[in-house]
Amino acid sequence: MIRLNKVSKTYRTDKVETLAVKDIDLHVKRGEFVAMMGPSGCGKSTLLNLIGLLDRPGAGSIEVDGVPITRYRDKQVAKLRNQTFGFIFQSFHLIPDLRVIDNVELPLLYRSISGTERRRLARAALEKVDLGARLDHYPNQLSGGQQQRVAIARAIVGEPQVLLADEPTGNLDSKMGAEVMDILLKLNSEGTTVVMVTHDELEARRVNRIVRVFDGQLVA
Ligand SMILES: Nc1ncnc2c1ncn2[C@@H]1O[C@H](COP(=O)(O)OP(=O)(O)OP(=O)(O)O)[C@@H](O)[C@H]1O
Repeated sequence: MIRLNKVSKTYRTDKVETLAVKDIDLHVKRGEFVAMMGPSGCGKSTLLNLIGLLDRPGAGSIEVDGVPITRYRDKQVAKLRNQTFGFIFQSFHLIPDLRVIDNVELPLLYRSISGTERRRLARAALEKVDLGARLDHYPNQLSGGQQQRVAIARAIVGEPQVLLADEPTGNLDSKMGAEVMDILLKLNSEGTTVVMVTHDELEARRVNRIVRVFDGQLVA
């Protein structure tokens, strides 16, 4: 599904050059649930951003369904990203001034879908994460776990093939974190491929593959 071939990524600032990801080969297969683990600063988020086409590699190539995206223009990459991936972040990234339902509709605004259909899809996504009764709330009227579930609804509303989650339970207590994990596992069992960064060994044990990153490289 997603293949990284000898991918490297260097960040350059005025004074420092950081080789964040070094020469990585990684194949994420359709239907897998991959947990990515490793110490702080080892390159996990960089790797997730590369997999999700949010960033381009400095060297190496990335293939989506066998098609190398190296020669794609930024606009083509953006379209492929929007169609293929849903993103979930540690700090939810909801828009505070928008109601729950409007937050979830956001990714659909870039597609040619009528307002009525957008609302129907957003409602269905919120029902999937058990928040069908909170459509008109604002994010700050919800618990952290509920806010992350809204973020999951927003990530799945466009029916992406792959969900990418960067420490999705990092800001939640263990009970809310387990609820979020339950939802991700359920979506995976229904066919969505999931790649998740986590620091939690217990969470990682619930998924079918653990990828360990150290100093920008994968370790066995
Ligand atoms: N935009 C950036 N500009 C410069 N350096 C960066 C940038 N983003 C990340 N880095 C550096 O690249 C390396 C890898 O960072 P990355 O965020 O991928 O690590 P991580 O494993 O996700 O860390 P954490 O678990 O703390 O989130 C680090 O040394 C970091 O300082």
